[in-house]
Amino acid sequence: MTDTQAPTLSGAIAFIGGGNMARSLIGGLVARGQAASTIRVAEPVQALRDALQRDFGVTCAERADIAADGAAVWVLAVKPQVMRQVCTELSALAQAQRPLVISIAAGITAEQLDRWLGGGMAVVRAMPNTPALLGVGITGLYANAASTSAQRNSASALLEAVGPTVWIDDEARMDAVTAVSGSGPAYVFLLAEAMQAAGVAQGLSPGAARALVQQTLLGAATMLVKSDEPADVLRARVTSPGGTTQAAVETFEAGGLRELVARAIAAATERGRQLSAAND
Ligand SMILES: NC(=O)C1=CN([C@@H]2O[C@H](COP(=O)(O)OP(=O)(O)OC[C@H]3O[C@@H](n4cnc5c(N)ncnc54)[C@H](O)[C@@H]3O)[C@@H](O)[C@H]2O)C=CC1
Ligand SMILES: O=C(O)[C@@H]1CCC=N1
Repeated sequence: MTDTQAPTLSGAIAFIGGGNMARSLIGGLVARGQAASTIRVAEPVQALRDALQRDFGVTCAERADIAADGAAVWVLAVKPQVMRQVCTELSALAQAQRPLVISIAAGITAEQLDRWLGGGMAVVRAMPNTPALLGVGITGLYANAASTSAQRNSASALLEAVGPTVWIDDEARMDAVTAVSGSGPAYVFLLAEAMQAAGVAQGLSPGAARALVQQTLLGAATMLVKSDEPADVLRARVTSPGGTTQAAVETFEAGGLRELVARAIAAATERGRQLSAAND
């Protein structure tokens, strides 16, 4: 895994929306050397503003235009359902100041963001994930044609503070990125829940089941990252012929695990497309 590093951004960064994902990004940025004094957040919920201010020392405002005014980079971190309204309210400021606009919203396209902001904007779509908080996120990036290479580098620098980035050439594939890595941590947490419950059902204490599952997922993920071998080879090394792993893997295969995962990721990809159409 590549080490994350302090971003090399000049000018202020304004987060519009201070919810779960903004918090993960801000926490990751501050932990990796981005000065808190360069980060502003617009968030209507007072309790969230107070927590961001207390935990990271960033400056918070209730209104989007106050946080955005004068910032070189705007990170739009609101739900897709309110993105149009938020952009429309910021469009006069966007036209006057021409910031780099980075949206982390699922589904919403660069064309929609540009149109709602009044046109001619440099827009980068970013799809991070919540492990960003610990510097072990991954982000898919797509830049529209109006973005300069310096702006693309700024977007990379910002997101690389919280993990590696992958540039995506075809914007249509951003919904697949969202389905695989944006939502992906939730699939692993679901697996953890199921493994813990199954361990308890087999007689383990909840504490022992939790410890065993946590370290097993960490160990397996570390092997996936550090080893040159693909996942199927690593799996084969655990699977003694006629042994316990084979009994479990055959049960997964007979139950259609691969097909179920494919259907789940297809559903998430399709939901991204729907979020774009439904909120235009
Ligand atoms: N949670 C995740 O794992 C990921 C989320 N995303 C995207 O990030 C975006 C935010 O998602 P979450 O953080 O999960 O949602 P969230 O609901 O935790 O955060 C959104 C925040 O926006 C605030 N907000 C609403 N209207 C606003 C306005 N007019 N101005 C400023 N702030 C406003 C809300 O009060 C809320 O705190 C979504 O578009 C989502 O698709 C992307 C990658 C991963
Ligand atoms: O569930 C969602 O819509 C957002 C996007 C990726 C992760 N959370």
